[in-house]
Amino acid sequence: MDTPHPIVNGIHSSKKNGVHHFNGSGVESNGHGVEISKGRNGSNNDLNTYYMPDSYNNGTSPVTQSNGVFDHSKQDPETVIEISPNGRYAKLNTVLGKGAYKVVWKAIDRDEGYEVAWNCFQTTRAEYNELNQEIEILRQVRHPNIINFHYCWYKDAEFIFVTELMTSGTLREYIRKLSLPNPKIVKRWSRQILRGLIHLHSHNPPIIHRDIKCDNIFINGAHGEVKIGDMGTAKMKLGKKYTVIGTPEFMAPEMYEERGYNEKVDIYAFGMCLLEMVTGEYPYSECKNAAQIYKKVIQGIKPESLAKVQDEEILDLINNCLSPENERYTAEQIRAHPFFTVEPEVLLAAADETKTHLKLQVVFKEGTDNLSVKFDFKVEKDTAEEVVEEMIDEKVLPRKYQQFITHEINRILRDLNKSSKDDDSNDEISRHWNSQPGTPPFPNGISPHLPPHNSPGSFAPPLTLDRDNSPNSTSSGPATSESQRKTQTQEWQTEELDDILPVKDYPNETPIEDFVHEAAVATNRPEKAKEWTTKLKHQDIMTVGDLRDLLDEDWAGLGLTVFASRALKNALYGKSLRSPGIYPRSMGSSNANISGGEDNFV
Ligand SMILES: Nc1ncnc2c1ncn2[C@@H]1O[C@H](COP(=O)(O)OP(=O)(O)OP(=O)(O)O)[C@@H](O)[C@H]1O
Repeated sequence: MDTPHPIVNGIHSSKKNGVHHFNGSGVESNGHGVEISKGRNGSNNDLNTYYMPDSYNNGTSPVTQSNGVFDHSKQDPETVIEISPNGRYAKLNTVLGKGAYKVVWKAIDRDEGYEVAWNCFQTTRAEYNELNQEIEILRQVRHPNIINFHYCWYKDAEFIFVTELMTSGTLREYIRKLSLPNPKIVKRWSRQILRGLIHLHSHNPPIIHRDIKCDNIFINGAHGEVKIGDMGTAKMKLGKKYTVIGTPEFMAPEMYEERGYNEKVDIYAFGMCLLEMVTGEYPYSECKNAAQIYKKVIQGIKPESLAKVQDEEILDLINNCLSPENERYTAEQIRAHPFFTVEPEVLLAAADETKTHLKLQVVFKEGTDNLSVKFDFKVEKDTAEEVVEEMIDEKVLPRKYQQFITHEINRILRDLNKSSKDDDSNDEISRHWNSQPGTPPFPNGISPHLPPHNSPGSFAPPLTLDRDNSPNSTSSGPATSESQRKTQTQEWQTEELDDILPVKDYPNETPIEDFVHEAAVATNRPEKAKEWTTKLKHQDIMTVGDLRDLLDEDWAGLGLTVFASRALKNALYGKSLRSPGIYPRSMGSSNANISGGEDNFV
């Protein structure tokens, strides 16, 4: 991995002591002042080499000093070595990390009792004073995806500020650890980064971070929280002329030019982060120095690692982020990109004793008002592919989730099968499962009663099955004969009445078109009313009474889809036939009669 190239144009006071200076023509030159290499480059992580100002040892500190150098290795890492001017924060003898510009120590918030980060940034008082306005803004930024800024002061050539502490390092370190994060993790991280950016950019005027990169995005591992850090470089968009500052690999072309730029530079940098997340490579690692990167960026030559991105959606997204400023999406538009859609959760809501008659539930978490669709699944007869296809045809499920939901159902089936096989005492269940057409062999799985976890496999293509039961064959799914299909439909019709919800009590003489219309509306399918009515009338069913006269087996011959039959039965029989147990929160509709929440199901 090539070394990242920090670039600083001396205009930005707070980073004057940086390693590299950039003169605007792509030529790199050494800066003056202290050089503390980034720990990530395998350099200065030796605690003994950091020289602390004498003033740190102000008599209250237990640190011993020898020739002006603190020998931290001899100190307990939990020793308090300095107290903040307000007395609230206690700096401990533990360096969390060193960057090109600052050293970050662990500290304790003595009021609240939690750990915080104590950041030391070498700068002059004049430069610190210039930062006042910016600091005031940072203080006001409060967002769960942005590292909190608590308190700051200036002392002995250092700007010191206390921030929220992040426990698990940077995104960059995580990417290396995971080798290649799976798409689900990339999405989860990216959503959080975008939320932070949306917040910054929504200020008036927008706050521009200007140094978004995976090193400046921090993680709390326990909860997978992701927060944007190093906010010291963010600056209000105040005019047309801005400081050139950032990291060349992540700097939009307009940042190199002296024409001014806006918050879209963060979007460009986010695109580079996304590229790093999905390829595991630092962008422009093919370049040897900042000048080479500069030339490529100015000529519009994108990083070579972009060619490794397979997923079309991600590629589209990254390309947009790297496009000219006026074509680049806003953070909010990116958040709305299909790549960031939150997949629904597919759950096993209930199963009968033999685990062959299941209630499955698809819970949408975004964009559909927490809609939940519950449906029955008969292991002996149904297949995930067919059931999902059917619900998509009926517009109960959106097509974009077809692969995902099918895959998740198959995963639940595999897990159930495994648990059945593990249960030696239950031969009956095993027999059911082993004779189930199209049931794949079972890898080790999770408990069938647990909701699906976020595994890399969640993005695998759906398991398709052929007649020979071999998984992943090229067939698009199990071939179901017409008679099988009818049988299945009939089963649904005769046995799924416990899900039924009433619309109202219909007198027998109610014209069938009126009744069907209400049922279709109640299931959010008003456009289907005519089609369903025509089918019923073809069978001489003109009133609700005629419909009530039908026997279960008659329903199968009406030519209605499973969904239509269920919708009509729900409207017709709901109240009297519903049994206690688990009920759907909705049946794929946002209509109050059907999906109005738990109250409707009691
Ligand atoms: N809030 C924090 N919580 C925990 N560790 C932190 C925190 N902030 C920084 N660190 C650690 O300190 C290191 C140095 O911080 P940082 O990279 O922000 O310094 P910097 O000098 O501003 O670097 P640059 O601007 O070049 O990214 C980080 O790599 C990280 O390991």
